[in-house]
Amino acid sequence: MNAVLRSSLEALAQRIAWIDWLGVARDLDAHGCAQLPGLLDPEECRALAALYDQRDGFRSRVVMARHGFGRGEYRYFDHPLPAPVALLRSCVYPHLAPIADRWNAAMGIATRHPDTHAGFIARCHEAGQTRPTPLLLRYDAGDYNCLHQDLYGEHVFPLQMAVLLSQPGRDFEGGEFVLTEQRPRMQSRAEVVPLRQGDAVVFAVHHRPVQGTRGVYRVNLRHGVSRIRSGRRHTLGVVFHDAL
Ligand SMILES: O=C(O)CCC(=O)C(=O)O
Ligand SMILES: [Fe+2]
Repeated sequence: MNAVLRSSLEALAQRIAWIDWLGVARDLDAHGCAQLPGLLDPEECRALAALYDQRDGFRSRVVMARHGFGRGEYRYFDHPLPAPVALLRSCVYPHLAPIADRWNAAMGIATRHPDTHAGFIARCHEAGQTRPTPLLLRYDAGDYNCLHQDLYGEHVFPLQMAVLLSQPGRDFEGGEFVLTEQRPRMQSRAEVVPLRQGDAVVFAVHHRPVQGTRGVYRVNLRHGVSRIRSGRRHTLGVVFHDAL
C-alpha cells in the first residue's frame, strides 16, 4: 500500500475514533438515526464516487427500475473491498454492536453480536452469507430510491450507514435521504435527514425499540431517497451483514 493511502486511512480511522459515540447512541435511541458530519473528506468522496465508472471491483450492478426499486442504479463491491470501505466497516462496527445488543435486549430478541466485525462476518459466512454488501449508488435527475429494508439473509446487523458522496446544491438538487417509521396501530412518521457531502447517516435496518407508556414496542423502519431534481448524486452504502 502506498504511503499516501496509508496516511489517509490512518486519518479516517482517527476521525472515526473521535466521533461522539455516546451522542450517536442518544440520537439513535431518540430518532432511529444519527448523523456523522464530515465522516469523509471531499477528496475521499470524489475518489469513491469515481470508482463507479471503473470496470472492475464490483460483483454486480442493479438497474433499480427493472426490479421496481425506484430509478437509478447501484453496484455491489466485490472482494477485496476498497481499503476505505473495509476500514469504515471494521472501525464503525465495534461502536454500533453495543447499541445493537441493547436494542435487541429491549425488543426481547436473543441475538447478541461479536465485538469485532470479523467475528460477525464469520457468523454470516457460516450461514452461507458470503457476498459483500457495501455498494455505490448513482442517481441522475428524475431518479429516486423507493422505501425499503436491506435484509439479505437470516443474519442482519440491526444498524447500517450511508455516506453522501456528492455535494447538495452544487452536484445535485432534491434527492433527500428519507426514513419512515411504522408504529403499531398508528400512522407512519417520516424523517428527512439533511446531509452534506461526506456526512454519514447511521440508521435502523429493520426495526427499533421505542419506550411507550405501557412498555417497549417495536417500530418498523424503511429508508429511501426522494426524487433527484437535477444533477447527479452518489452514495456509499455500508451494510454490515453479507448477503446469501
Ligand atoms: O442513496 C442513499 O442515500 C440511500 C442508499 C441506500 O439505500 C443504502 O445505502 O442502503
Ligand atoms: Fe438501502
